[in-house]
Amino acid sequence: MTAAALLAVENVSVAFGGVKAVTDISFDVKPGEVLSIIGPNGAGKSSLLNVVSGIYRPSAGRIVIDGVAHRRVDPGRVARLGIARTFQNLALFDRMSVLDNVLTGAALRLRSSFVAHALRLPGARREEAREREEAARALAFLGLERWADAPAGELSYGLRKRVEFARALVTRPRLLLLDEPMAGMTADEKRDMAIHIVEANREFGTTVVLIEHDMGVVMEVSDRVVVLDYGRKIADGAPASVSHDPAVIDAYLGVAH
Ligand SMILES: Nc1ncnc2c1ncn2[C@@H]1O[C@H](COP(=O)(O)OP(=O)(O)OP(=O)(O)O)[C@@H](O)[C@H]1O
Repeated sequence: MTAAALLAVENVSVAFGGVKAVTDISFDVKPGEVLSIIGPNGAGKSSLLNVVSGIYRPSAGRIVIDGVAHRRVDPGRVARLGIARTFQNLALFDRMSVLDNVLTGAALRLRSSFVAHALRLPGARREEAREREEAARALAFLGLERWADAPAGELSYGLRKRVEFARALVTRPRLLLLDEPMAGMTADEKRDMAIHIVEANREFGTTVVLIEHDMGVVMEVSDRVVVLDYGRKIADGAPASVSHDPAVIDAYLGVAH
């Protein structure tokens, strides 16, 4: 990896029994970059993200975060490593309010001990007030203030995806992993989400790794694109060059050139 990389995926393979989901993949993500991972269904995109966030253990290779190599990223420590993620399938608490859902993200950064919180010691109370402020700020950043007290389950699909994004942002991650944040959205909702991703990147300098199927969005928001096909990397470069790459066109259209 280059010295400046925030994240390096080094020769990572992932296998499930006999099925190789990911084979010998390497790429770097530089601080401040928006990098998209694209590829046909089953290409291994989510598996790769699950290795970076510690959900899967790679069968080979390693993940280097800030120059520190991990054979397996400890899933309990990802927040402390400055990594936050959203999931392909919505992972919100439907009956909890939007604000409380976002607070569950803030709780990952708790400094006071669980006991201090349980006893509601002054330090813990101050911290709780600070968290609520930060959660409110994240809601405002994403234009969600007016739904703060609504149960998350009552919101439209597009808004719930945005709440999930707010919950990831409130941890102030240096690296944000977004797994199909726009899946199932209307064109308008997709455009809004794309704007929010770009704004988070610009305003907070958040490095973003994005899995997305919508090529229009990918081409618009990405600094760089990594293309997977059948678990292998077939291209890695600027959006314009990747979109003209014959191997990429073949993978998507299944035709020879
Ligand atoms: N937990 C698992 N157990 C067994 N096989 C898995 C598991 N997760 C993924 N796979 C397999 O690994 C391969 C890659 O799947 P993965 O979900 O990573 O692809 P993807 O590119 O994210 O696909 P999609 O775009 O459809 O989400 C597929 O063949 C899939 O069936």
